[in-house]
Amino acid sequence: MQSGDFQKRNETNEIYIPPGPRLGDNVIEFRDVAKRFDDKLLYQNLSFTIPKGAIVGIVGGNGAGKSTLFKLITGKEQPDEGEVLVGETVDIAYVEQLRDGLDDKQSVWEAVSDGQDILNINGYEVSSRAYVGRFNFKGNDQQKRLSELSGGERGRLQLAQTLKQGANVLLLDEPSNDLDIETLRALEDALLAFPGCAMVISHDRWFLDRIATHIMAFEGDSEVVLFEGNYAEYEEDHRKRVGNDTPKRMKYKRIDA
Ligand SMILES: Nc1ncnc2c1ncn2[C@@H]1O[C@H](COP(=O)(O)OP(=O)(O)OP(=O)(O)O)[C@@H](O)[C@H]1O
Repeated sequence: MQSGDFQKRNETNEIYIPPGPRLGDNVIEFRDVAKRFDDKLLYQNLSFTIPKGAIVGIVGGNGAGKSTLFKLITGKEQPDEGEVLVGETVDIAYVEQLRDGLDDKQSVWEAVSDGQDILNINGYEVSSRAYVGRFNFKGNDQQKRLSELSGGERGRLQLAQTLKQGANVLLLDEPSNDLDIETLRALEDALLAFPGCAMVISHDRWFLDRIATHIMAFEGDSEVVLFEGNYAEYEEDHRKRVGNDTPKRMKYKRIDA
């Protein structure tokens, strides 16, 4: 599908992930990577290849090294051993866990648009108000000061700010944490329609069941598994491998369709 067609089709979605430049065959590859902090070994001999078009759900207990994986991919952290290879055509958007650093006096529209009426997203001109509207900030909501935003609204704002760069590989760190169910559904649909690749850290199995083509599981004892399938299929596979033991610390949050 041409990017222009994609853009037109995707304009009806509530959340809009602008398509990035075309992604080549080499996306992300880890070769025998080891990473440790002090005496804590996060992983060793970690090797995997992320295929083009994959939506990888990343699961595992707190402190297993999931956020560090994203930092290795973006070059914010270096591996102690091995290599992290990122393809030449890869253009990464990294949406970190919610953090401060927002200017609370700005309005939603200002924070996303920098005061510009038209945004240039990967060669397309997009009205900034329409773009912000895709993240469900409609009408007066765009004038809200950031100090007035709820956690879910901050999550949407952060997605809008990061996704406007028009990347082809998205790294999302727990996007579902503060999002309301409607926004989460819209994000799922936007990810399913996104022509690039995404890696999503999440504790939300329902979200992962809907979107993941692969699961990367930090299973403890520095073990990391890349499984082809969604979360339900991964869980079945895990059960076969290690018995009836549910993978640790997953949050079972029911989302009614
Ligand atoms: N710069 C650093 N210096 C020292 N230790 C660190 C550093 N960054 C992370 N760690 C430690 O490495 C471990 C893995 O951290 P990381 O943030 O990658 O985990 P995580 O799987 O994303 O967990 P969470 O879900 O809690 O965010 C943690 O124990 C953390 O304290």
